[in-house]
Amino acid sequence: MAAALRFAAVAREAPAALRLVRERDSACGAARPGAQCWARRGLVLRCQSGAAATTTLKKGEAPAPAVSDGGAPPAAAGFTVVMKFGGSSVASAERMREVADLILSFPEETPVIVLSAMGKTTNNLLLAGEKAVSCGAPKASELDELKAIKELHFRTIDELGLDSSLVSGFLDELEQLLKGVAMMKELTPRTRDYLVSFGECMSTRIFAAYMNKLGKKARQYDAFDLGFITTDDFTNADILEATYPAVAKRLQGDWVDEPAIPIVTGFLGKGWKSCAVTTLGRGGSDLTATTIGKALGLREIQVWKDVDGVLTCDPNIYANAVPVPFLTFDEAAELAYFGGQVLHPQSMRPAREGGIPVRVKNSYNRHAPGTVITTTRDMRKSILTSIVLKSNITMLDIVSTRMLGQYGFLAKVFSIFEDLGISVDSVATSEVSISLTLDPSKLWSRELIQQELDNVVEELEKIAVVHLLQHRSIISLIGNVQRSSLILEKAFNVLRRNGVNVQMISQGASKVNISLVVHDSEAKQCVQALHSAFFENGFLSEVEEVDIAQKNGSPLLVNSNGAMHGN
Ligand SMILES: Nc1ncnc2c1ncn2[C@@H]1O[C@H](COP(=O)(O)OP(=O)(O)O)[C@@H](O)[C@H]1O
Ligand SMILES: N[C@@H](CC(=O)OP(=O)(O)O)C(=O)O
Repeated sequence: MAAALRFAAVAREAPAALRLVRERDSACGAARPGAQCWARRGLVLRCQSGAAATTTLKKGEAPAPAVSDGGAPPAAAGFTVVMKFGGSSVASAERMREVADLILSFPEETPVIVLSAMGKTTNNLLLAGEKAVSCGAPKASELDELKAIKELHFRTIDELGLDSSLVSGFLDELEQLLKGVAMMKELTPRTRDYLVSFGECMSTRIFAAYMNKLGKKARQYDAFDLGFITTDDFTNADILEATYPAVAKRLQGDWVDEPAIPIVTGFLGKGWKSCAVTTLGRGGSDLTATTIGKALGLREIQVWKDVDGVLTCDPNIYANAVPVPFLTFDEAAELAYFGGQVLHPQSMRPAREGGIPVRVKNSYNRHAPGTVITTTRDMRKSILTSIVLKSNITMLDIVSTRMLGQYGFLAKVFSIFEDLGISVDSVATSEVSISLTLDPSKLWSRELIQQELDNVVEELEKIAVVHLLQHRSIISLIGNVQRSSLILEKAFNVLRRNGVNVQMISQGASKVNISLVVHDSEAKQCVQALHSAFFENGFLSEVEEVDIAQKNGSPLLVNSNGAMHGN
Protein backbone atom coordinates (compact mmCIF):
# COMPACT_ATOMS: atom_id res chain seq x y z
CA MET A 1 0.00 0.00 0.00
CA ALA A 2 2.73 2.40 1.00
CA ALA A 3 4.59 1.55 -2.18
CA ALA A 4 1.49 2.13 -4.27
CA LEU A 5 0.92 5.51 -2.66
CA ARG A 6 4.51 6.48 -3.20
CA PHE A 7 4.26 5.46 -6.84
CA ALA A 8 1.08 7.51 -7.31
CA ALA A 9 2.76 10.52 -5.75
CA VAL A 10 5.78 10.25 -8.02
CA ALA A 11 3.59 9.74 -11.04
CA ARG A 12 1.73 12.95 -10.22
CA GLU A 13 5.00 14.81 -9.94
CA ALA A 14 6.18 13.96 -13.44
CA PRO A 15 3.69 11.91 -15.42
CA ALA A 16 5.39 12.75 -18.73
CA ALA A 17 8.67 11.29 -17.53
CA LEU A 18 7.10 8.03 -16.44
CA ARG A 19 5.12 7.76 -19.61
CA LEU A 20 8.32 8.08 -21.60
CA VAL A 21 10.07 5.27 -19.79
CA ARG A 22 7.01 3.06 -19.92
CA GLU A 23 6.61 3.69 -23.65
CA ARG A 24 10.24 2.78 -24.14
CA ASP A 25 9.85 -0.47 -22.31
CA SER A 26 6.42 -1.52 -23.47
CA ALA A 27 6.15 -4.24 -26.12
CA CYS A 28 6.69 -1.86 -28.96
CA GLY A 29 7.23 1.49 -27.30
CA ALA A 30 9.41 2.80 -30.04
CA ALA A 31 10.53 6.33 -30.65
CA ARG A 32 7.63 6.55 -33.00
CA PRO A 33 4.54 4.92 -31.47
CA GLY A 34 2.93 2.84 -34.19
CA ALA A 35 6.17 2.80 -36.16
CA GLN A 36 6.50 0.28 -38.94
CA CYS A 37 8.11 -3.04 -38.18
CA TRP A 38 9.82 -5.36 -40.61
CA ALA A 39 8.65 -8.89 -40.17
CA ARG A 40 7.74 -10.95 -43.18
CA ARG A 41 8.67 -10.81 -46.81
CA GLY A 42 6.34 -8.49 -48.68
CA LEU A 43 4.39 -7.48 -45.60
CA VAL A 44 4.51 -4.29 -43.66
CA LEU A 45 3.28 -4.86 -40.15
CA ARG A 46 2.40 -2.21 -37.65
CA CYS A 47 4.23 -2.76 -34.43
CA GLN A 48 1.56 -3.37 -31.84
CA SER A 49 1.79 -5.55 -28.78
CA GLY A 50 4.83 -7.26 -30.16
CA ALA A 51 2.87 -8.52 -33.20
CA ALA A 52 6.00 -8.67 -35.27
CA ALA A 53 7.56 -11.14 -32.89
CA THR A 54 5.45 -13.95 -34.30
CA THR A 55 7.98 -14.86 -37.00
CA THR A 56 10.55 -17.54 -36.35
CA LEU A 57 13.68 -15.89 -37.72
CA LYS A 58 16.89 -16.81 -35.93
CA LYS A 59 19.67 -14.38 -35.10
CA GLY A 60 21.49 -13.45 -38.29
CA GLU A 61 18.56 -14.44 -40.50
CA ALA A 62 17.09 -11.53 -42.30
CA PRO A 63 13.53 -10.39 -42.24
CA ALA A 64 12.40 -8.67 -45.41
CA PRO A 65 12.74 -4.92 -45.80
CA ALA A 66 9.90 -2.53 -45.20
CA VAL A 67 8.94 -2.35 -48.80
CA SER A 68 5.59 -3.71 -49.72
CA ASP A 69 5.71 -3.34 -53.49
CA GLY A 70 8.83 -5.48 -53.98
CA GLY A 71 9.93 -3.10 -56.72
CA ALA A 72 13.55 -2.52 -57.72
CA PRO A 73 15.22 0.56 -56.27
CA PRO A 74 14.87 3.66 -58.40
CA ALA A 75 17.63 4.55 -60.87
CA ALA A 76 20.99 4.93 -59.10
CA ALA A 77 21.20 8.33 -57.53
CA GLY A 78 24.88 8.66 -58.24
CA PHE A 79 26.13 8.70 -54.65
CA THR A 80 29.89 8.18 -54.78
CA VAL A 81 31.23 8.07 -51.24
CA VAL A 82 30.08 7.80 -47.67
CA MET A 83 31.91 10.11 -45.30
CA LYS A 84 31.66 9.32 -41.60
CA PHE A 85 32.71 11.91 -39.03
CA GLY A 86 33.27 10.71 -35.48
CA GLY A 87 32.49 12.54 -32.27
CA SER A 88 35.88 14.23 -32.18
CA SER A 89 35.33 15.64 -35.69
CA VAL A 90 32.03 17.33 -34.78
CA ALA A 91 32.75 18.28 -31.18
CA SER A 92 31.91 22.01 -31.49
CA ALA A 93 30.55 24.69 -33.80
CA GLU A 94 34.06 25.33 -35.05
CA ARG A 95 34.52 21.65 -35.87
CA MET A 96 31.14 21.52 -37.65
CA ARG A 97 32.23 24.49 -39.80
CA GLU A 98 35.46 22.70 -40.59
CA VAL A 99 33.65 19.48 -41.52
CA ALA A 100 31.17 21.34 -43.73
CA ASP A 101 34.08 23.06 -45.44
CA LEU A 102 35.81 19.71 -45.88
CA ILE A 103 32.71 18.15 -47.49
CA LEU A 104 32.28 21.15 -49.79
CA SER A 105 35.93 20.89 -50.82
CA PHE A 106 35.00 17.73 -52.74
CA PRO A 107 32.48 19.19 -55.22
CA GLU A 108 33.02 16.23 -57.55
CA GLU A 109 31.60 13.82 -54.95
CA THR A 110 27.97 13.09 -54.14
CA PRO A 111 28.40 11.97 -50.55
CA VAL A 112 26.24 10.38 -47.91
CA ILE A 113 27.29 11.79 -44.53
CA VAL A 114 27.21 9.77 -41.31
CA LEU A 115 27.72 11.59 -38.02
CA SER A 116 28.36 10.49 -34.46
CA ALA A 117 27.22 12.41 -31.41
CA MET A 118 29.13 15.62 -30.62
CA GLY A 119 32.35 15.14 -28.64
CA LYS A 120 31.78 13.23 -25.41
CA THR A 121 27.99 13.38 -25.62
CA THR A 122 27.53 9.58 -25.67
CA ASN A 123 29.68 9.20 -22.56
CA ASN A 124 27.77 12.00 -20.85
CA LEU A 125 24.42 10.45 -21.73
CA LEU A 126 25.50 7.07 -20.36
CA LEU A 127 26.85 8.62 -17.18
CA ALA A 128 23.73 10.73 -16.71
CA GLY A 129 21.60 7.59 -17.11
CA GLU A 130 23.66 5.70 -14.53
CA LYS A 131 23.55 8.57 -12.05
CA ALA A 132 19.81 9.05 -12.58
CA VAL A 133 19.17 5.52 -11.32
CA SER A 134 20.21 6.50 -7.82
CA CYS A 135 20.02 10.29 -7.62
CA GLY A 136 16.27 10.70 -7.05
CA ALA A 137 13.86 12.43 -9.45
CA PRO A 138 14.30 16.02 -8.19
CA LYS A 139 18.06 15.85 -8.78
CA ALA A 140 17.80 14.33 -12.28
CA SER A 141 17.42 17.78 -13.87
CA GLU A 142 20.53 18.97 -12.06
CA LEU A 143 22.93 16.29 -13.24
CA ASP A 144 26.22 17.82 -14.41
CA GLU A 145 26.25 15.64 -17.53
CA LEU A 146 22.78 16.86 -18.55
CA LYS A 147 23.89 20.45 -18.03
CA ALA A 148 27.01 19.83 -20.14
CA ILE A 149 24.95 18.29 -22.96
CA LYS A 150 22.47 21.19 -22.94
CA GLU A 151 25.21 23.78 -22.81
CA LEU A 152 27.18 22.21 -25.69
CA HIS A 153 24.19 21.86 -28.01
CA PHE A 154 22.69 25.31 -27.33
CA ARG A 155 26.10 26.97 -27.63
CA THR A 156 26.79 25.17 -30.94
CA ILE A 157 23.41 26.21 -32.34
CA ASP A 158 23.98 29.77 -31.21
CA GLU A 159 27.47 29.95 -32.74
CA LEU A 160 26.25 28.50 -36.02
CA GLY A 161 23.37 31.00 -36.13
CA LEU A 162 20.69 28.30 -36.09
CA ASP A 163 17.33 28.08 -34.34
CA SER A 164 17.37 26.55 -30.86
CA SER A 165 14.08 24.77 -31.59
CA LEU A 166 16.21 22.26 -33.54
CA VAL A 167 17.26 20.64 -30.28
CA SER A 168 15.13 22.13 -27.50
CA GLY A 169 12.44 19.45 -27.90
CA PHE A 170 15.07 16.71 -27.67
CA LEU A 171 16.68 18.26 -24.62
CA ASP A 172 13.31 18.60 -22.83
CA GLU A 173 12.51 14.99 -23.65
CA LEU A 174 15.95 13.92 -22.47
CA GLU A 175 15.37 15.62 -19.12
CA GLN A 176 11.98 13.93 -18.79
CA LEU A 177 13.56 10.60 -19.62
CA LEU A 178 16.23 11.02 -16.94
CA LYS A 179 13.54 11.94 -14.41
CA GLY A 180 11.68 8.82 -15.43
CA VAL A 181 14.79 6.70 -14.94
CA ALA A 182 15.29 8.32 -11.54
CA MET A 183 11.74 7.47 -10.52
CA MET A 184 11.90 3.92 -11.76
CA LYS A 185 15.38 3.53 -10.25
CA GLU A 186 16.21 1.36 -13.21
CA LEU A 187 17.99 1.75 -16.55
CA THR A 188 17.24 -1.20 -18.81
CA PRO A 189 19.45 -1.86 -21.88
CA ARG A 190 16.52 -0.80 -24.00
CA THR A 191 16.13 2.54 -22.23
CA ARG A 192 19.90 2.99 -22.31
CA ASP A 193 19.87 2.71 -26.12
CA TYR A 194 17.03 5.18 -26.39
CA LEU A 195 18.88 7.52 -24.04
CA VAL A 196 22.14 7.52 -26.05
CA SER A 197 20.26 7.95 -29.35
CA PHE A 198 19.65 11.60 -28.42
CA GLY A 199 23.31 12.38 -29.17
CA GLU A 200 23.25 11.37 -32.84
CA CYS A 201 19.68 12.65 -33.32
CA MET A 202 20.79 16.14 -32.27
CA SER A 203 24.20 16.30 -34.00
CA THR A 204 22.73 15.34 -37.38
CA ARG A 205 19.89 17.84 -37.12
CA ILE A 206 22.27 20.65 -36.27
CA PHE A 207 24.65 19.74 -39.07
CA ALA A 208 21.93 19.32 -41.71
CA ALA A 209 20.48 22.70 -40.76
CA TYR A 210 23.93 24.26 -41.01
CA MET A 211 24.56 22.77 -44.47
CA ASN A 212 21.20 24.12 -45.62
CA LYS A 213 22.11 27.52 -44.19
CA LEU A 214 25.30 27.41 -46.28
CA GLY A 215 23.14 26.82 -49.34
CA LYS A 216 24.00 23.13 -49.74
CA LYS A 217 20.79 21.15 -49.65
CA ALA A 218 20.93 18.47 -46.95
CA ARG A 219 18.36 16.07 -45.50
CA GLN A 220 18.58 14.59 -42.00
CA TYR A 221 17.81 10.89 -41.43
CA ASP A 222 17.46 8.87 -38.25
CA ALA A 223 18.95 5.48 -39.07
CA PHE A 224 16.07 3.75 -37.25
CA ASP A 225 13.64 5.33 -39.72
CA LEU A 226 15.91 4.94 -42.74
CA GLY A 227 15.85 1.13 -42.78
CA PHE A 228 18.60 0.04 -40.37
CA ILE A 229 17.04 -3.14 -39.08
CA THR A 230 18.84 -4.95 -36.31
CA THR A 231 18.57 -7.78 -33.84
CA ASP A 232 17.04 -6.82 -30.53
CA ASP A 233 20.34 -7.15 -28.67
CA PHE A 234 20.16 -3.75 -27.04
CA THR A 235 23.51 -1.96 -26.63
CA ASN A 236 25.21 -4.33 -29.09
CA ALA A 237 22.79 -5.09 -31.91
CA ASP A 238 23.69 -6.79 -35.21
CA ILE A 239 22.57 -5.35 -38.52
CA LEU A 240 20.24 -7.65 -40.48
CA GLU A 241 20.48 -8.26 -44.24
CA ALA A 242 17.18 -6.52 -44.92
CA THR A 243 18.89 -3.25 -44.08
CA TYR A 244 20.79 -3.08 -47.37
CA PRO A 245 17.88 -2.96 -49.83
CA ALA A 246 15.78 -0.84 -47.48
CA VAL A 247 18.49 1.81 -47.04
CA ALA A 248 19.36 1.86 -50.74
CA LYS A 249 15.77 2.20 -51.80
CA ARG A 250 15.02 5.03 -49.38
CA LEU A 251 18.17 7.07 -50.04
CA GLN A 252 17.99 6.68 -53.80
CA GLY A 253 14.25 7.28 -53.92
CA ASP A 254 14.50 10.48 -51.89
CA TRP A 255 17.39 11.71 -54.01
CA VAL A 256 15.45 11.16 -57.22
CA ASP A 257 12.45 13.00 -55.73
CA GLU A 258 14.55 15.91 -54.52
CA PRO A 259 18.37 15.82 -54.40
CA ALA A 260 19.81 16.67 -50.97
CA ILE A 261 22.90 15.35 -49.19
CA PRO A 262 21.77 12.72 -46.68
CA ILE A 263 22.98 13.36 -43.12
CA VAL A 264 22.49 10.08 -41.27
CA THR A 265 22.73 9.26 -37.56
CA GLY A 266 25.52 6.76 -36.97
CA PHE A 267 25.37 4.02 -34.32
CA LEU A 268 21.57 3.57 -34.30
CA GLY A 269 19.13 1.03 -35.62
CA LYS A 270 15.70 -0.39 -35.03
CA GLY A 271 15.14 -3.78 -33.43
CA TRP A 272 13.21 -5.96 -35.84
CA LYS A 273 10.96 -7.47 -33.17
CA SER A 274 10.70 -4.62 -30.68
CA CYS A 275 10.79 -1.74 -33.18
CA ALA A 276 12.67 0.11 -30.46
CA VAL A 277 15.84 2.09 -31.01
CA THR A 278 18.94 -0.12 -30.79
CA THR A 279 22.65 0.74 -30.84
CA LEU A 280 25.46 -1.10 -32.63
CA GLY A 281 27.99 -1.07 -29.78
CA ARG A 282 30.42 1.71 -28.90
CA GLY A 283 32.01 3.27 -31.98
CA GLY A 284 29.17 1.80 -34.09
CA SER A 285 29.00 4.74 -36.51
CA ASP A 286 31.86 3.16 -38.48
CA LEU A 287 29.55 0.20 -39.08
CA THR A 288 26.72 2.51 -40.14
CA ALA A 289 29.06 4.00 -42.73
CA THR A 290 30.28 0.70 -44.16
CA THR A 291 26.71 -0.62 -44.25
CA ILE A 292 25.60 2.38 -46.32
CA GLY A 293 28.68 1.94 -48.52
CA LYS A 294 27.72 -1.64 -49.29
CA ALA A 295 23.99 -0.86 -49.63
CA LEU A 296 24.69 1.75 -52.30
CA GLY A 297 27.70 0.03 -53.89
CA LEU A 298 29.80 3.16 -53.41
CA ARG A 299 33.30 3.77 -54.73
CA GLU A 300 34.79 4.45 -51.30
CA ILE A 301 33.96 4.60 -47.62
CA GLN A 302 35.73 7.34 -45.68
CA VAL A 303 35.94 7.40 -41.89
CA TRP A 304 37.24 10.72 -40.61
CA LYS A 305 38.84 10.63 -37.15
CA ASP A 306 41.21 12.73 -35.05
CA VAL A 307 44.33 10.74 -35.97
CA ASP A 308 46.29 10.42 -39.23
CA GLY A 309 44.79 6.99 -39.98
CA VAL A 310 45.25 3.61 -38.35
CA LEU A 311 48.52 3.84 -36.42
CA THR A 312 51.19 1.30 -35.59
CA CYS A 313 49.83 1.24 -32.02
CA ASP A 314 47.44 3.17 -29.82
CA PRO A 315 48.94 6.69 -29.55
CA ASN A 316 47.67 6.89 -25.97
CA ILE A 317 49.97 4.00 -25.09
CA TYR A 318 52.95 5.15 -27.09
CA ALA A 319 53.29 8.56 -28.70
CA ASN A 320 55.79 7.33 -31.33
CA ALA A 321 53.03 5.50 -33.20
CA VAL A 322 52.98 6.28 -36.93
CA PRO A 323 50.27 5.83 -39.59
CA VAL A 324 49.98 2.54 -41.46
CA PRO A 325 49.42 3.46 -45.13
CA PHE A 326 47.74 0.20 -46.26
CA LEU A 327 45.83 -2.57 -44.52
CA THR A 328 43.74 -5.51 -45.66
CA PHE A 329 40.21 -5.98 -44.35
CA ASP A 330 41.48 -9.04 -42.45
CA GLU A 331 44.20 -7.03 -40.74
CA ALA A 332 41.84 -4.17 -39.90
CA ALA A 333 39.19 -6.56 -38.56
CA GLU A 334 41.71 -8.38 -36.33
CA LEU A 335 43.11 -5.06 -35.13
CA ALA A 336 39.64 -3.79 -34.26
CA TYR A 337 38.53 -7.03 -32.68
CA PHE A 338 41.63 -7.32 -30.54
CA GLY A 339 41.19 -3.87 -29.06
CA GLY A 340 42.31 -1.24 -31.59
CA GLN A 341 39.70 1.35 -30.70
CA VAL A 342 40.13 3.25 -33.92
CA LEU A 343 37.62 1.03 -35.78
CA HIS A 344 34.44 -0.76 -34.74
CA PRO A 345 35.07 -4.54 -34.68
CA GLN A 346 32.24 -5.42 -37.08
CA SER A 347 32.69 -2.48 -39.42
CA MET A 348 34.96 -4.20 -41.94
CA ARG A 349 32.45 -6.91 -42.82
CA PRO A 350 30.12 -4.91 -45.13
CA ALA A 351 33.10 -3.23 -46.81
CA ARG A 352 34.80 -6.57 -47.41
CA GLU A 353 31.57 -8.13 -48.71
CA GLY A 354 31.00 -5.20 -51.02
CA GLY A 355 34.69 -5.00 -52.00
CA ILE A 356 34.63 -1.29 -51.16
CA PRO A 357 37.88 0.38 -50.00
CA VAL A 358 37.78 2.08 -46.61
CA ARG A 359 39.91 5.18 -46.14
CA VAL A 360 40.68 6.30 -42.58
CA LYS A 361 41.45 10.03 -42.56
CA ASN A 362 42.10 12.83 -40.10
CA SER A 363 39.55 15.65 -40.12
CA TYR A 364 42.07 17.78 -38.20
CA ASN A 365 44.74 17.21 -40.85
CA ARG A 366 42.84 16.60 -44.04
CA HIS A 367 45.89 16.44 -46.31
CA ALA A 368 47.49 13.53 -44.46
CA PRO A 369 47.16 10.47 -46.71
CA GLY A 370 45.54 8.29 -44.03
CA THR A 371 45.12 4.52 -44.23
CA VAL A 372 43.53 2.68 -47.14
CA ILE A 373 41.94 -0.67 -46.30
CA THR A 374 41.33 -3.09 -49.17
CA THR A 375 40.87 -6.81 -49.81
CA THR A 376 44.50 -7.46 -50.69
CA ARG A 377 47.76 -5.54 -50.65
CA ASP A 378 51.36 -6.10 -51.56
CA MET A 379 52.74 -8.01 -48.56
CA ARG A 380 56.23 -8.51 -49.96
CA LYS A 381 57.80 -5.83 -47.81
CA SER A 382 55.39 -6.17 -44.94
CA ILE A 383 56.36 -7.77 -41.64
CA LEU A 384 54.57 -6.22 -38.69
CA THR A 385 51.71 -3.79 -39.35
CA SER A 386 50.42 -2.82 -35.95
CA ILE A 387 50.56 -3.77 -32.28
CA VAL A 388 47.29 -3.88 -30.38
CA LEU A 389 46.67 -4.14 -26.67
CA LYS A 390 43.56 -5.47 -24.96
CA SER A 391 43.87 -5.17 -21.21
CA ASN A 392 42.11 -6.61 -18.20
CA ILE A 393 41.18 -9.90 -19.81
CA THR A 394 40.55 -13.15 -18.00
CA MET A 395 42.52 -16.27 -18.89
CA LEU A 396 41.65 -19.84 -18.05
CA ASP A 397 44.06 -22.78 -17.92
CA ILE A 398 42.03 -25.96 -18.21
CA VAL A 399 43.75 -29.33 -17.79
CA SER A 400 41.80 -32.52 -18.41
CA THR A 401 41.54 -34.91 -15.46
CA ARG A 402 41.26 -37.82 -17.93
CA MET A 403 44.19 -39.63 -19.47
CA LEU A 404 45.82 -38.87 -22.80
CA GLY A 405 43.94 -40.11 -25.85
CA GLN A 406 40.44 -39.34 -24.50
CA TYR A 407 38.37 -37.79 -27.24
CA GLY A 408 35.71 -35.10 -26.87
CA PHE A 409 37.53 -32.98 -24.28
CA LEU A 410 37.61 -29.84 -26.43
CA ALA A 411 33.99 -30.30 -27.42
CA LYS A 412 32.93 -30.59 -23.77
CA VAL A 413 34.86 -27.49 -22.79
CA PHE A 414 33.40 -25.37 -25.58
CA SER A 415 29.88 -26.62 -25.02
CA ILE A 416 30.14 -25.28 -21.46
CA PHE A 417 30.99 -21.83 -22.80
CA GLU A 418 28.17 -22.07 -25.31
CA ASP A 419 25.66 -23.04 -22.63
CA LEU A 420 26.73 -20.14 -20.45
CA GLY A 421 26.73 -17.70 -23.39
CA ILE A 422 30.34 -16.64 -22.90
CA SER A 423 32.48 -15.74 -25.86
CA VAL A 424 36.09 -16.91 -26.17
CA ASP A 425 38.82 -14.71 -27.68
CA SER A 426 42.07 -16.63 -28.10
CA VAL A 427 42.79 -20.31 -27.63
CA ALA A 428 45.90 -22.48 -27.32
CA THR A 429 45.55 -26.25 -26.94
CA SER A 430 47.44 -29.44 -26.35
CA GLU A 431 45.81 -32.87 -26.19
CA VAL A 432 44.94 -32.62 -22.51
CA SER A 433 44.95 -28.92 -21.78
CA ILE A 434 43.49 -25.69 -23.09
CA SER A 435 44.41 -22.12 -22.33
CA LEU A 436 41.95 -19.50 -23.43
CA THR A 437 40.98 -15.90 -22.90
CA LEU A 438 37.45 -14.61 -22.46
CA ASP A 439 36.11 -11.70 -24.43
CA PRO A 440 36.09 -8.86 -21.90
CA SER A 441 33.60 -6.70 -23.77
CA LYS A 442 31.04 -9.46 -23.47
CA LEU A 443 31.74 -9.78 -19.78
CA TRP A 444 32.04 -6.09 -19.00
CA SER A 445 28.74 -5.25 -20.59
CA ARG A 446 26.97 -7.59 -18.24
CA GLU A 447 26.43 -7.67 -14.54
CA LEU A 448 27.29 -10.57 -12.25
CA ILE A 449 30.69 -10.96 -13.87
CA GLN A 450 32.26 -12.74 -10.93
CA GLN A 451 29.23 -14.95 -10.57
CA GLU A 452 29.45 -15.92 -14.25
CA LEU A 453 33.12 -16.72 -13.92
CA ASP A 454 32.38 -18.80 -10.84
CA ASN A 455 29.75 -20.70 -12.84
CA VAL A 456 32.20 -21.39 -15.67
CA VAL A 457 34.83 -22.64 -13.27
CA GLU A 458 32.31 -24.80 -11.41
CA GLU A 459 31.13 -26.43 -14.65
CA LEU A 460 34.65 -26.92 -16.02
CA GLU A 461 35.84 -28.43 -12.75
CA LYS A 462 33.57 -31.40 -13.43
CA ILE A 463 35.95 -32.48 -16.20
CA ALA A 464 39.20 -30.63 -15.57
CA VAL A 465 41.54 -28.85 -13.21
CA VAL A 466 40.97 -25.13 -13.78
CA HIS A 467 43.11 -22.10 -13.02
CA LEU A 468 41.48 -18.70 -13.39
CA LEU A 469 44.02 -15.97 -14.15
CA GLN A 470 42.74 -12.40 -14.08
CA HIS A 471 44.36 -9.05 -14.90
CA ARG A 472 46.00 -10.33 -18.05
CA SER A 473 46.51 -8.49 -21.37
CA ILE A 474 46.51 -9.72 -24.94
CA ILE A 475 49.18 -8.13 -27.11
CA SER A 476 48.26 -8.81 -30.73
CA LEU A 477 50.92 -8.59 -33.39
CA ILE A 478 49.04 -7.85 -36.60
CA GLY A 479 51.03 -8.40 -39.73
CA ASN A 480 52.35 -10.75 -42.34
CA VAL A 481 52.22 -14.11 -40.65
CA GLN A 482 54.10 -15.54 -43.64
CA ARG A 483 56.97 -14.05 -41.64
CA SER A 484 55.80 -15.46 -38.31
CA SER A 485 59.17 -16.96 -37.37
CA LEU A 486 60.82 -13.62 -37.87
CA ILE A 487 58.12 -11.78 -35.91
CA LEU A 488 58.24 -14.28 -33.04
CA GLU A 489 62.02 -14.35 -32.93
CA LYS A 490 62.19 -10.58 -32.69
CA ALA A 491 59.27 -10.31 -30.27
CA PHE A 492 60.61 -12.94 -27.87
CA ASN A 493 64.02 -11.36 -27.93
CA VAL A 494 62.52 -8.04 -26.93
CA LEU A 495 60.37 -9.60 -24.23
CA ARG A 496 63.25 -11.64 -22.83
CA ARG A 497 65.41 -8.53 -22.62
CA ASN A 498 62.58 -6.84 -20.71
CA GLY A 499 62.26 -9.77 -18.34
CA VAL A 500 58.70 -10.61 -19.47
CA ASN A 501 57.32 -14.14 -19.46
CA VAL A 502 54.67 -14.82 -22.07
CA GLN A 503 51.82 -16.86 -20.57
CA MET A 504 50.06 -17.95 -23.75
CA ILE A 505 50.60 -17.71 -27.50
CA SER A 506 47.93 -18.09 -30.14
CA GLN A 507 47.93 -17.66 -33.89
CA GLY A 508 44.48 -17.41 -35.45
CA ALA A 509 43.38 -19.07 -38.66
CA SER A 510 43.15 -15.63 -40.24
CA LYS A 511 46.96 -15.73 -40.38
CA VAL A 512 47.34 -12.04 -39.72
CA ASN A 513 47.52 -12.08 -35.96
CA ILE A 514 49.77 -13.58 -33.33
CA SER A 515 48.46 -13.04 -29.81
CA LEU A 516 50.66 -13.07 -26.73
CA VAL A 517 49.21 -13.01 -23.22
CA VAL A 518 51.17 -11.18 -20.51
CA HIS A 519 50.35 -9.76 -17.10
CA ASP A 520 48.50 -6.42 -17.14
CA SER A 521 51.25 -4.75 -15.14
CA GLU A 522 53.82 -5.45 -17.89
CA ALA A 523 51.66 -4.88 -20.94
CA LYS A 524 52.19 -1.20 -21.78
CA GLN A 525 55.92 -1.46 -21.31
CA CYS A 526 55.92 -4.50 -23.65
CA VAL A 527 54.00 -2.62 -26.36
CA GLN A 528 56.45 0.27 -26.16
CA ALA A 529 59.47 -2.01 -26.34
CA LEU A 530 57.99 -4.03 -29.21
CA HIS A 531 57.08 -0.85 -31.06
CA SER A 532 60.55 0.59 -30.85
CA ALA A 533 62.10 -2.72 -31.91
CA PHE A 534 59.83 -3.28 -34.92
CA PHE A 535 59.15 0.25 -36.12
CA GLU A 536 61.84 2.60 -34.89
CA ASN A 537 65.24 1.06 -35.25
CA GLY A 538 65.56 0.25 -38.92
CA PHE A 539 64.24 -3.30 -38.48
CA LEU A 540 62.63 -3.38 -41.90
CA SER A 541 65.81 -2.38 -43.74
CA GLU A 542 67.73 -4.85 -41.60
CA VAL A 543 65.38 -7.61 -42.74
CA GLU A 544 65.61 -6.53 -46.35
CA GLU A 545 69.37 -6.76 -46.09
CA VAL A 546 69.11 -10.27 -44.69
CA ASP A 547 66.58 -11.31 -47.33
CA ILE A 548 68.95 -10.18 -50.06
CA ALA A 549 71.85 -11.96 -48.36
CA GLN A 550 69.81 -15.16 -48.10
CA LYS A 551 68.81 -14.95 -51.75
CA ASN A 552 72.50 -14.67 -52.55
CA GLY A 553 73.24 -17.78 -50.46
CA SER A 554 74.93 -16.12 -47.45
CA PRO A 555 74.02 -17.48 -43.98
CA LEU A 556 71.73 -15.52 -41.63
CA LEU A 557 73.48 -14.14 -38.57
CA VAL A 558 71.81 -12.92 -35.41
CA ASN A 559 73.73 -10.80 -32.92
CA SER A 560 73.30 -10.83 -29.14
CA ASN A 561 70.55 -8.17 -29.30
CA GLY A 562 68.50 -10.29 -31.63
CA ALA A 563 69.40 -8.09 -34.60
CA MET A 564 70.02 -9.95 -37.83
CA HIS A 565 72.50 -9.34 -40.55
CA GLY A 566 73.77 -11.10 -43.60
CA ASN A 567 77.32 -12.31 -43.81
N1 LIG B 1 45.98 1.74 -33.66
C1 LIG B 1 45.35 2.91 -33.53
N2 LIG B 1 45.40 3.81 -34.53
C2 LIG B 1 44.76 4.98 -34.43
N3 LIG B 1 44.05 5.37 -33.36
C3 LIG B 1 43.96 4.54 -32.33
C4 LIG B 1 44.60 3.26 -32.37
N4 LIG B 1 44.31 2.63 -31.20
C5 LIG B 1 43.54 3.45 -30.48
N5 LIG B 1 43.31 4.61 -31.14
C6 LIG B 1 42.48 5.73 -30.64
O1 LIG B 1 41.33 5.82 -31.45
C7 LIG B 1 40.94 7.18 -31.56
C8 LIG B 1 40.10 7.36 -32.81
O2 LIG B 1 38.96 6.56 -32.75
P1 LIG B 1 37.56 7.17 -32.26
O3 LIG B 1 37.72 7.81 -30.93
O4 LIG B 1 36.51 6.13 -32.40
O5 LIG B 1 37.38 8.30 -33.32
P2 LIG B 1 36.06 9.03 -33.71
O6 LIG B 1 35.27 9.24 -32.46
O7 LIG B 1 36.55 10.31 -34.29
O8 LIG B 1 35.41 8.14 -34.70
C9 LIG B 1 42.23 7.93 -31.62
O9 LIG B 1 42.08 9.24 -31.13
C10 LIG B 1 43.17 7.09 -30.75
O10 LIG B 1 43.24 7.63 -29.47
N1 LIG C 1 28.56 8.07 -30.40
C1 LIG C 1 28.77 6.64 -30.35
C2 LIG C 1 29.00 6.07 -31.72
C3 LIG C 1 30.32 6.34 -32.39
O1 LIG C 1 30.63 5.72 -33.37
O2 LIG C 1 31.06 7.31 -31.90
P1 LIG C 1 32.57 7.70 -32.46
O3 LIG C 1 32.48 7.71 -33.96
O4 LIG C 1 32.82 9.06 -31.89
O5 LIG C 1 33.52 6.66 -31.96
C4 LIG C 1 29.90 6.29 -29.39
O6 LIG C 1 30.47 7.20 -28.80
O7 LIG C 1 30.17 5.13 -29.21
